[in-house]
Amino acid sequence: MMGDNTYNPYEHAQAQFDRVAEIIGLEGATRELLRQPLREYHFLIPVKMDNGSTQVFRGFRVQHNDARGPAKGGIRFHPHETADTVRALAMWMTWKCAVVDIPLGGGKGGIICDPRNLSENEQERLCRGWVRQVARNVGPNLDVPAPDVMSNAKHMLWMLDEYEAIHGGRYPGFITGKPVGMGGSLGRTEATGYGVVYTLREALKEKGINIAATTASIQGFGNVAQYAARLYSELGGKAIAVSCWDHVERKPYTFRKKDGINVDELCGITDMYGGIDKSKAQDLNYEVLEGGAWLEQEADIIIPAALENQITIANVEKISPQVKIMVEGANGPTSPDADEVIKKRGIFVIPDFLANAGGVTCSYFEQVQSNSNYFWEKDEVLEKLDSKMTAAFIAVSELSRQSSLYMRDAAYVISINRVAQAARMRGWV
Ligand SMILES: NC(=O)C1=CN([C@@H]2O[C@H](COP(=O)(O)OP(=O)(O)OC[C@H]3O[C@@H](n4cnc5c(N)ncnc54)[C@H](OP(=O)(O)O)[C@@H]3O)[C@@H](O)[C@H]2O)C=CC1
Ligand SMILES: O=C(O)CCC(=O)C(=O)O
Repeated sequence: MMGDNTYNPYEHAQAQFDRVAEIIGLEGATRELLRQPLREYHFLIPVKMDNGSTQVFRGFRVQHNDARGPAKGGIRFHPHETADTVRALAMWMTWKCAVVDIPLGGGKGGIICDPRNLSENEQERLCRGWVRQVARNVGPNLDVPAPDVMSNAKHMLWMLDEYEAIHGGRYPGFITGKPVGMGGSLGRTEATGYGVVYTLREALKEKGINIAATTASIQGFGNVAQYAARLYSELGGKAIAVSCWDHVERKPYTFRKKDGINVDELCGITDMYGGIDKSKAQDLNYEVLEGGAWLEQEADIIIPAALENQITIANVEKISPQVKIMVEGANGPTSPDADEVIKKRGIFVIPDFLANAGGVTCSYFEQVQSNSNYFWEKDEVLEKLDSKMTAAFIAVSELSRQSSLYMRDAAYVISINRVAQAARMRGWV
């Protein structure tokens, strides 16, 4: 997707896997099984448009691995979605569910579309069309979708309704990220961004750094970035910059306030997809900077929370010498060659599938609540989320220290071993 034209996220995900498969000496068949998806569905979705015409969209669902439980992962709506993006995201979901030790596998879906250009009715027909194409291949015990980039709770409920119409019954465990009151869990909206900050808080604790003495620069201002910025600020940190994509000018902008952004104020001038109004931001005394300025800020922490392949060999050197920690809120934001540079510079990395696992962890809680038809208070959800994320961070960090492994590799070692073990116990390999 974003970044240079030669970037292939699936090759990125496989290169990361291959590196660690080599380190742990993963045997032949297991390695072959885990480095690619078990199943893929590619299909067309014809949608009646409001003007009476029919538009044909392309949709995907990829189930990378379900040895540890039903496949789990979001559905992304994006004009640049590709089969290889979905394959990579599905693979990262497998490692994500394994690192936080929830009984789920990895899957991901997508539709090549730009919901900004679709009416509400067209979006509903598109969501229902996606479900009609895969209704027999997904389900509470097979593969459980959720929201991702540009998809939301309303989309999930339309999808659930279509699934239930096809199967004739109520199956609230089919999908997560539903609206609260309609089977959704309190805390799911906040979960990914909060999870990012729970892991950051633990990293700072280990390093003896007071969060209130730190500054952070964040890429993106969508679901993940907004809640990461919010909790980080509540804990006393100073977020000095966020960024978003300008869809008219087709380029990113950074919004900076050196004495600290105000999340509520910025949310008030942001559209539902995370796009910030530039002139209103200027009226609120934000500096509006060109391009990828978020990456060049003199901050202690950087949090890429937009899309994959955002930190590449072309811009990695622009990271300020002040940066000590990078927490990857997005999936796959750092290209493998840029990652090598970051590793050499000694920046402490909390890798994507660990840092952003809060979303799927809360989705798992939602499934549990939906299946038992008993819903927890928000404090209870967040407390359980914090404890899962903290435990996963500590396990990865301990392994990293004990075995002198880069944090990303340590997280992979834990996840691959867990999934490989499940495949062996099932007698698959
Ligand atoms: N939502 C979730 O629960 C989870 C999401 N993730 C991952 O986190 C990342 C963000 O997801 P989410 O917050 O849900 O998505 P959203 O669609 O809510 O937000 C994405 C944000 O990124 C911005 N953006 C896109 N491209 C660029 C760019 N080149 N430079 C700067 N900003 C950019 C968008 O701006 P604009 O709106 O103007 O386009 C928007 O602010 C993705 O990688 C996703 O897969 C991971 C785990 C769970
Ligand atoms: O909540 C979920 O099930 C999945 C979220 C997701 O797509 C992700 O973590 O990338």
